Amino acid sequence: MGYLSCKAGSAVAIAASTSGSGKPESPPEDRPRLRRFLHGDLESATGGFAVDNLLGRGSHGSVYKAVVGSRLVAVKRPSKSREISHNEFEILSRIRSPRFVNLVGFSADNAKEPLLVCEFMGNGSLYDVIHSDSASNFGAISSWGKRIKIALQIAKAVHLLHSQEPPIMHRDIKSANVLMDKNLNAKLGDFGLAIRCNADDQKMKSTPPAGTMGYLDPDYVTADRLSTKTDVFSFGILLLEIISGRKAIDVRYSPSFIVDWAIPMIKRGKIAGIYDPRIGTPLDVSVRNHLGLVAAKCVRTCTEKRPGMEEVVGWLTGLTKSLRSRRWDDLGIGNPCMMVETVGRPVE
Ligand SMILES: Nc1ncnc2c1ncn2[C@@H]1O[C@H](COP(=O)(O)OP(=O)(O)OP(=O)(O)O)[C@@H](O)[C@H]1O
Repeated sequence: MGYLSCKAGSAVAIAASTSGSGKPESPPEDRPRLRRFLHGDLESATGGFAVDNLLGRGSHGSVYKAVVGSRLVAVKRPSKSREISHNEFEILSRIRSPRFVNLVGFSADNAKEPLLVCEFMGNGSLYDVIHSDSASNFGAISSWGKRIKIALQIAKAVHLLHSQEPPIMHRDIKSANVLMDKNLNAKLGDFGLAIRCNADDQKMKSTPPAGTMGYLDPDYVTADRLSTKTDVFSFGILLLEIISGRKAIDVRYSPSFIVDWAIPMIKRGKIAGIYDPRIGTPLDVSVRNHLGLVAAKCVRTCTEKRPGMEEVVGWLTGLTKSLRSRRWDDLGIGNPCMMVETVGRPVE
């Protein structure tokens, strides 16, 4: 992952910077006002990085719970001394959204390792919610309305990244990188692999492919194949996971890869087979027939045929409305393919 030493003072400058054109990259009200912390204050707030306050470990380091002022936050401490996720800082210091695990601040004391301070997400990752045996958070995904709401929240987060100029590719969309807040709203986190660039940028050409097995677009084999459609594929895998309740790769199933398992069922007109048996097939016929198709479109082999995230947001919004009104007319899907491409017909 791209980590960089964070020099004292650089953060404030980055937070106030503009794009090459001199235009602000996001409206002033969306720009984070980052707080600069003293390392010692964060160390105290985490009880000296106490195990009791450990929220989890990732490949970059450890994450601790802390209270600063009266606010609960998560403090990210890199495992390699004095290195910080440059990408995460670069992206989150310029843009904030209710759909992201936003940056609250940072510490960059010269003598200590830099720390990132993020919003605290009280209900763990979506991966845990879907796959943990404990019933504690299952309520978050106990109905199709809740599952579509979560899928829509993530789709909006990805769409927001893709609609920046230049676009931001997250490159690591997966259920473990979606965190749930205290109200069980889903927020996209871990921007450690994210890249902000256009297709012909040198930055893209010099960044080797990366991501997580099971979610990684098979078309993204060389640096120049990266596009927003790379994220669309990973989102499609995540959507299949939300729909089915099974993992992206799971040897208890045959086939073990979720795409090879779900897509043939959809093509054979057996779409009901992909829905999570823990809550049963959606009763609403439009949801039953189309939710799986949205995922199938996202994981198409042909990159160009995959939808953009704006379309995906539109379709999931339509399905939410359909659930509310229980009428197909309210879907408003607006894509003729969706109307023609019914269950049992090829999705490629
Ligand atoms: N803002 C947060 N609030 C609450 N818990 C968090 C927060 N950020 C991370 N965590 C917890 O810490 C764990 C590690 O997070 P981190 O982002 O470092 O790594 P990861 O995404 O799990 O792994 P990797 O970086 O290797 O992809 C997460 O799985 C989650 O349980």
